Amino acid sequence: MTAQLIDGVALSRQIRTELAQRAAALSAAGHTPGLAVILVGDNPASQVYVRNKVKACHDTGLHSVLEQYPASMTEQELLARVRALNEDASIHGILVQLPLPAHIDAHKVIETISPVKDVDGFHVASAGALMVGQEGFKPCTPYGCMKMLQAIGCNPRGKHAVVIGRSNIVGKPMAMLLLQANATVTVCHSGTPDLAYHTRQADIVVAAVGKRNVLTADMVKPGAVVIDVGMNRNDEGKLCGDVDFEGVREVASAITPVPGGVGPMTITMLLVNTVEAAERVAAAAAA
Ligand SMILES: Nc1nc2c(c(=O)[nH]1)N[C@@H](CN(C=O)c1ccc(C(=O)N[C@@H](CCC(=O)O)C(=O)O)cc1)CN2
Repeated sequence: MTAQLIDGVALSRQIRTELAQRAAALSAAGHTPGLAVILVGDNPASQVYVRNKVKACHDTGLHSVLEQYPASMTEQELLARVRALNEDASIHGILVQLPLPAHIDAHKVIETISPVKDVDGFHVASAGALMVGQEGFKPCTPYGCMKMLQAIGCNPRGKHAVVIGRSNIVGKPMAMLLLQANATVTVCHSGTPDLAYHTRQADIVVAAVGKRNVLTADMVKPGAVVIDVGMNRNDEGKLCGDVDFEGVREVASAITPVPGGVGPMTITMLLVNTVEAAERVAAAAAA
């Protein structure tokens, strides 16, 4: 069996086309969705990601501002910028690109973003809302993974899902979203003694570790759906995920590629959250 490819670029295109109509309707009503993107420092990968986010906004009819600061920016200066953007009515979503330079406390910065503008879904209020099933913004990467499952008709209800990785921005919220969708969820991590024991029982595997070949063909149940969140470089410097793609695609029923899988969906779900934030403001103004 060769797995179906879950194409994040094609799915993104489809979602962004629908989103452009919602953005146009908001603009016509005087509420053009606005995203502020803050980048501190000169991490080359982060520079690519923020540029892609701004371009995606432009292509979808969202207003965006990119604020770039040197790595020497102080925490106080960054907090002041976030507070100013919290008060800016033209901005519905605020995103601080991670990672931040080591002298800045990322938690403090994220907690300073107003929860109503937290389109990354990283604020504790967003995390708490997700935990108890209340309205809030879902973190973009796990949200994109759920959309990919939906796109191939994979309903997690009654399935066993294994999430590899327990980060606050992917692993934990991914587990929560799968749980909400009525999957039986196992979260594995660096302290899990026998990872393969768990993954071999899984109908859905989400790999979010940041390490190549964490999941190989012998660790996958035939017919499982495999979502690869990893973003690594192989020995030739080529982008690859956490999954041994060539091996696992022969066992799985569906698999996401890297590049072209979860990455583009992360940016798409950021746009979805930003439009959603603007719709909430427009609805409140109309009430
Ligand atoms: N504030 C945030 N910081 C970070 C996030 C985030 O969601 N919010 N996630 C990651 C980086 N990231 C988004 O910011 C991101 C990573 C990768 C991609 C992507 O489209 N990747 C492409 C390949 C790109 C390349 O060629 O290098 C792909 O997979 O096809 C999008 C977004 C950490 N920081």
